Amino acid sequence: MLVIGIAGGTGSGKTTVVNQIINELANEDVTVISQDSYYHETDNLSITERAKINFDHPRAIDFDLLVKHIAQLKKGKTILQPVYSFAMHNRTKDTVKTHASKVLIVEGILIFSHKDLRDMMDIKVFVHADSDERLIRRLKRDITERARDMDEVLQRYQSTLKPMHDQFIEPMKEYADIIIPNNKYNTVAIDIVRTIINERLQ
Ligand SMILES: Nc1ncnc2c1ncn2[C@@H]1O[C@H](COP(=O)(O)OP(=O)(O)O)[C@@H](O)[C@H]1O
Ligand SMILES: Nc1ccn([C@@H]2O[C@H](COP(=O)(O)O)[C@@H](O)[C@H]2O)c(=O)n1
Repeated sequence: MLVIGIAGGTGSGKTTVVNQIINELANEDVTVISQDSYYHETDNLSITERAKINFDHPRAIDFDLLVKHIAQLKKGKTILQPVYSFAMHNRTKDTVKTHASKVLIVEGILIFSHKDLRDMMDIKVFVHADSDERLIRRLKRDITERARDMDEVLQRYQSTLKPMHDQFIEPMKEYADIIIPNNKYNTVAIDIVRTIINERLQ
């Protein structure tokens, strides 16, 4: 199994890049895991308390479960990937049966900050977009898709998101094999990553 990590700040375009990469791969050849599915369970907290969590700090992520699931997939086993609700700030009761395949793509803002996880990756890709561009995308996306309003996004951006990005995400570029500039759609970079994957699969 070829394990590809795709990191980058919120709104940099990680999910979009993943979709562009997998578009031309056969469905049965690729498995995708999102770090967002592995936010810790917060059943014991009220919705108001959950909304105060710093979701951009590594401690918000259940890395033990994420590492365990990737290890199981690497052994050819099937896992039950949690399903996360951004509206509830919590995992749902659902899971998605996720099978092993030739290529495993793991995407998320903090995946390069965890050494054991980093060491499981064969190729590390960092998607870069400038912070103003990312904030604009985040505002639009969170209001339309994640049940947020402008005040919530801007407040979170100033209080936790930006400082955590500068501390835990931007420095992780150091570990990247490839950095994709993604202020604009970058078809050339996607073609290069696809070529590398196809070469490794032969
Ligand atoms: N290169 C790009 N140019 C313009 N908009 C983009 C680009 N890449 C992604 N987007 C848009 O920005 C938003 C965030 O992208 P997404 O892929 O969800 O980012 P991430 O997964 O890194 O948070 C989405 O609405 C997406 O359509
Ligand atoms: N309940 C939550 C959990 C996470 N977030 C934000 O999601 C961002 C990471 O996801 P991307 O798809 O944008 O990479 C991260 O910046 C968290 O602030 C949230 O808003 N609510």
